[in-house]
Amino acid sequence: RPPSTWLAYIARAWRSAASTTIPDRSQMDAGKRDAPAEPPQVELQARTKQETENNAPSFPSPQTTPKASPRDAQNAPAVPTFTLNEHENSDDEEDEEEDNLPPPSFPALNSAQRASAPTPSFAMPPPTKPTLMAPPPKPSASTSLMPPPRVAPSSLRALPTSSQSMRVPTTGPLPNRGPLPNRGPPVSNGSLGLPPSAGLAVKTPNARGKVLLSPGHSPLDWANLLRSGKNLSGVDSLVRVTPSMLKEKNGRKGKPAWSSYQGKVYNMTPYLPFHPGGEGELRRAAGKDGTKLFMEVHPWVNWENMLGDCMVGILVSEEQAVPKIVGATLDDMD
Ligand code: HEM
Repeated sequence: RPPSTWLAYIARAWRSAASTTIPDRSQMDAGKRDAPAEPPQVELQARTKQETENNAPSFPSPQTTPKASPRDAQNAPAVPTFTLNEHENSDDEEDEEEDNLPPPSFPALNSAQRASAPTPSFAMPPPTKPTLMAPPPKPSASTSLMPPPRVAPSSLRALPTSSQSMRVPTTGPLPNRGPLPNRGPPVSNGSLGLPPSAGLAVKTPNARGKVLLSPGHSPLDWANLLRSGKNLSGVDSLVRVTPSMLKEKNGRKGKPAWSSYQGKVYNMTPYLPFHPGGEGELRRAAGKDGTKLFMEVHPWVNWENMLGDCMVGILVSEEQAVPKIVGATLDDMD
């Protein structure tokens, strides 16, 4: 119904509801089927009649409110009835029936489109069921849900800290140094027959492979000793050193440790406890030419600056040997 008719419809419904008893749905449905339209009982009339018989005062007042008077139901004109199921008898019932109908075919079954078109795909018989492969076997719960293996805390290795990971590894030879030739365990002073009073401390490589220098033997301490002006060579003046002389000064049995580097002979004895590579390494060159060993390990080290005051003389052949070079200077030797 159009909305404009709703108001009149509602007013009519209220009027009817006030004067009629609204049967419930089951009664209405039963009435629809079994009996034709029958005027409903007027409850208001029945109540008023009862009140009259009981001589009870009517409410509202009979003077102000029109009171329905009992009538003979047979002779009474047909009263239009109103039921809430009114629509179900007409439009709504049809709508409900329409709703229950199957959806219309599209295109319509008798349409030209359906007639001219080839057999639509939806009209094709359903495809045969393809042969389905068997699903892959499910992994058993014991393998798929197995928790990650636990690692014993004892076998866990500590992650390297950032400072460690940035540091150049020191446990092995440096990349440009190559393998150290014939390196054995550090040699102690005792093995050389030197007394502890010789001032040569035993050096043991620490965890990082660095030699622990005894206190007071740092590179700075050595630099201070060089500046002190002390006689570190053990000779009064530079000497011509023959190979036999060099071989004799091998640092054993209280003898000084001399080494030659590129023709110059140095007294290594005072430098032994200051050598960063350890005393034992330095002793390997004692009594001979150490140039090869030196250049294999640290060719960047400037030994002339480090051992300047430890210079004994120059290496000469046996024929050129002179007991002592009197008044010679380094310039003369060069
Ligand atoms: C003139 C004699 C020598 C001097 C003045 C000298 C000086 C030095 C210096 C300054 C270092 C520290 C280098 C650095 O940390 O970069 C060093 C380390 C070392 N030197 Fe010597 N050295 C001499 C002879 C020798 C000889 C003859 C050997 C071996 C036979 C040797 C073996 C070593 C070793 C193994 C190290 C340790 C390298 C390292 O820490 O990785 N040095 N030496």
